[in-house]
Amino acid sequence: MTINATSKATFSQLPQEQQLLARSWQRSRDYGLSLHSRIDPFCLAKEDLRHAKQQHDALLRYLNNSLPLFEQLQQGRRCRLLFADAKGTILFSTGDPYFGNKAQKIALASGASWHEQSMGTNAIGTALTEQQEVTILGQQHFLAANHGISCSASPVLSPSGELLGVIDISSDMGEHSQDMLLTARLMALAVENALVMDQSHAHWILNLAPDAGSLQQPWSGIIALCEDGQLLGANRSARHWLTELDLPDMLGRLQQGELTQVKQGIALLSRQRSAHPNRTSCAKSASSQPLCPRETTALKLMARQIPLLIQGETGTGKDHLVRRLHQAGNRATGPLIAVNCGALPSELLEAELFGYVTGAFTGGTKQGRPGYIRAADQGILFLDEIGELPLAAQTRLLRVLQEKTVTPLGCHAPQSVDFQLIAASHRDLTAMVEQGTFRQDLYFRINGYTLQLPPLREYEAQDFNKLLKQLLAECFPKDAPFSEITLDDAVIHALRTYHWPGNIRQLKQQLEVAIVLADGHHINLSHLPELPQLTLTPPRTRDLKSLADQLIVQTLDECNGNVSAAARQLNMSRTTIYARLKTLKSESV
Ligand SMILES: Nc1ncnc2c1ncn2[C@@H]1O[C@H](COP(=O)(O)OP(=O)(O)OP(=O)(O)O)[C@@H](O)[C@H]1O
Repeated sequence: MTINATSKATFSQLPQEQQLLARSWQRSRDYGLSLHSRIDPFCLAKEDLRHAKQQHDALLRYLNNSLPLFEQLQQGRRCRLLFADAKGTILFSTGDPYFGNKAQKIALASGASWHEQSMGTNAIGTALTEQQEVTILGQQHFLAANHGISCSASPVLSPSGELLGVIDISSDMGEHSQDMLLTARLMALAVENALVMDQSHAHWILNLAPDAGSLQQPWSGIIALCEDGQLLGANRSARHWLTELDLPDMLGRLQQGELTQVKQGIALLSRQRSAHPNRTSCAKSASSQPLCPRETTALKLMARQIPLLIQGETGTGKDHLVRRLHQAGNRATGPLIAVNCGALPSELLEAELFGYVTGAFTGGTKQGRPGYIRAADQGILFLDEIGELPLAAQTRLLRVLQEKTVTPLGCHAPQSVDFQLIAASHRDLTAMVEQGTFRQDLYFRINGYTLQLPPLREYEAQDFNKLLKQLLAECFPKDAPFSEITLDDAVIHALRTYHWPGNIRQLKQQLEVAIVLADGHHINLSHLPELPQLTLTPPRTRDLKSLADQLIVQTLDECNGNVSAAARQLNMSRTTIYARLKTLKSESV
């Protein structure tokens, strides 16, 4: 032990690990311990131990789930894996049963305390006090009785950032290696990530990463949000970014179904509604719906890697369908990378899609990017609004689909990729082919099979009623029994006869409003304040368009040109707004 070095150098000049040890040894002395104090760990009574374990029920479950990591990385080593709570009490202990002498076996069992107060300097107690990762080797322990072991501990933080305890790997002194701290850290990250995703009221789980390739790695960021955008929890990587993120703006983008870069260096690359069984009724009912014939057909085609093209007006459920196909299909364990081609700025589009290597272009990140296409490897690439792709990008995409390889910008080596392609558009792509704005060969490539989603106004009565029932179940507060809600016949008739320009999205929003106004009971026409206008004979398409355009321009003006804010206010996708602005611009020329 080299703590005496304090006499030769001033305390602040010591390397950080030595400073940490010096502080811990000083605390041990202050607790009245000496080198030859007996190991006499305080042990919790059985009932108290049961209670302490209950308090960490979810954490211990997730730790158990990550045991294969420990087994694979530390296979054959004489060591034990421990979890101790914030008081230093061991709540979980597994590993080599023969490791350690008798006293240590008792001390490393569940219920024993490794707080510095009773055990002096040790990885568990010192990591808890210092709130950082610690490795304590043999004689660095304060008590001589612990000199035969070495330990590494990594703190585990709750989704709100408070210290829950530490994961520790203890071994015989000579057996200890640096990768034990790494294993403890990886397990702590796995448990923390699972705890963030387990937030019971989470409606959105966001993955954040500096690039597509780092998505869903244990060290990428995870954030859990309520339906209204309130932050419920974040893992430690995401916590670094929280100050830089504009959560309300991000939520708006999520609700519009966009997938886009949020900030330079922070990409929001994946989003999903929570799939936790206790979460909002919305998530529960959406995933538990049986497959409809259209979905069964699509899954059959996907099993043969046939590319799908989904056509449908805004709000008809293109994005919703893709998410269901991902969940139910044979690539459910792979990523779903959804790219809104209309929302990517044209100057960045190719770099974002195909990736780039270091120095490929001015403004690119130092380390380059793999791009969305490679991020979709082994999963699904969903190219929404594919009609918005410029011709140059169409040519590159065609090559990717033909050769099943992607060549990042600035690189000559093609890299193979394997993904299921699903493209979608609200535009008439055949007309675009005729006009020469969409490549015919690409159209044939992406259109192995077309799924045409009908507008809501064309739904058969039976299908409309089924959807209505489903949406009501999804919108209804999860703690209120669905059977209580009823609808006037006049309401059903009015809903059925309206022409719904915003399709399912608009219907869903109207129902949400009505449920609130009706206090979750009987909905009549007065709970749908928009209905008197809704039930009017639909205006001619041209008039409707100009009315909508006026509204878009006016709202954009009110939002100082902020398209995301206007889209939220109008409950429209940003793509639709951009598309209308483009048309308006060309009409005014
Ligand atoms: N079959 C369905 N069942 C329940 N909800 C649905 C269904 N289809 C769509 N929705 C809901 O309607 C809203 C709009 O759906 P979605 O975003 O998938 O439409 P879209 O066609 O992709 O729209 P856009 O073209 O504007 O992006 C979402 O809130 C979605 O959850």
